[in-house]
Amino acid sequence: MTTTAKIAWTGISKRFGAQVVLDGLDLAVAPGRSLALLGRSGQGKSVTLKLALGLMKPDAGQVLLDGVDVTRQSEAERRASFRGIGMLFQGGALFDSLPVWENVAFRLINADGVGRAEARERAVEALSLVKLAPEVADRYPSELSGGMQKRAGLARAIVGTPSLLFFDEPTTGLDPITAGAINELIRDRVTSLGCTAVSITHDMASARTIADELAMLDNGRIVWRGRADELDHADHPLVRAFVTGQSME
Ligand SMILES: Nc1ncnc2c1ncn2[C@@H]1O[C@H](COP(=O)(O)OP(=O)(O)OP(=O)(O)O)[C@@H](O)[C@H]1O
Repeated sequence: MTTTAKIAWTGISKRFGAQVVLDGLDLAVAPGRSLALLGRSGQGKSVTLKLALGLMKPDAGQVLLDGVDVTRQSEAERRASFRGIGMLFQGGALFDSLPVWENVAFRLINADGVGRAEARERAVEALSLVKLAPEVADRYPSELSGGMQKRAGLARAIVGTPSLLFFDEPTTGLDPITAGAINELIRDRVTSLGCTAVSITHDMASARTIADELAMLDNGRIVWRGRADELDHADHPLVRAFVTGQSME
């Protein structure tokens, strides 16, 4: 018996004008697995996540969430499908006009109908998971350092106990200690809560910690996929370049 993938991109093509970004992308992640999506800058990693979130439409292909094609859903169906997804955007993407706790609790209040008092409590709890003190809850994003904003964005991603998590560069800009804590937290969500995770990262140490599997996106397709323990023996030149940090030339 084959298990339905939690999330699968099948035959996805996406271009912007004359620029072909994704060219028949096939990628599937089984429930409860954590995959790191690697690739050189500008290869379409963020676009791949945006397609899965319905923020962009593919030119061809399907994005299957629990086996259901989300690219052809109505707005209302799409909103229901995406209830269980948590996302950390590059740079945090917080609303400047809202205090941190309301940023974290945004979906609880606006989509899930949770009362403000309970939403605040859950936001503070999520903040503590990402090592932000309760006092931070009432500050505004502009009063936080870049690393703190990132952690607040992460708290927002995990607050609704999602079953699928997307992380776009979760540790970029963080000091190694905080990055380590964030990696452990992501790992913990997958291991103890059974979440499925797809993370974009350039940080190979992070990829090894958070991911069961890694996939390399290049020229619009997955050119290598393997387990973290297979990385050091991979013979794909691009994977080798990522592992050694040396250029391919
Ligand atoms: N809305 C858009 N309109 C036009 N071009 C876009 C749009 N979104 C992305 N692109 C282009 O698609 C390509 C892939 O972008 P994407 O952000 O997915 O790359 P990436 O692999 O995530 O890169 P990085 O690692 O630098 O974040 C880039 O050339 C980018 O300019």
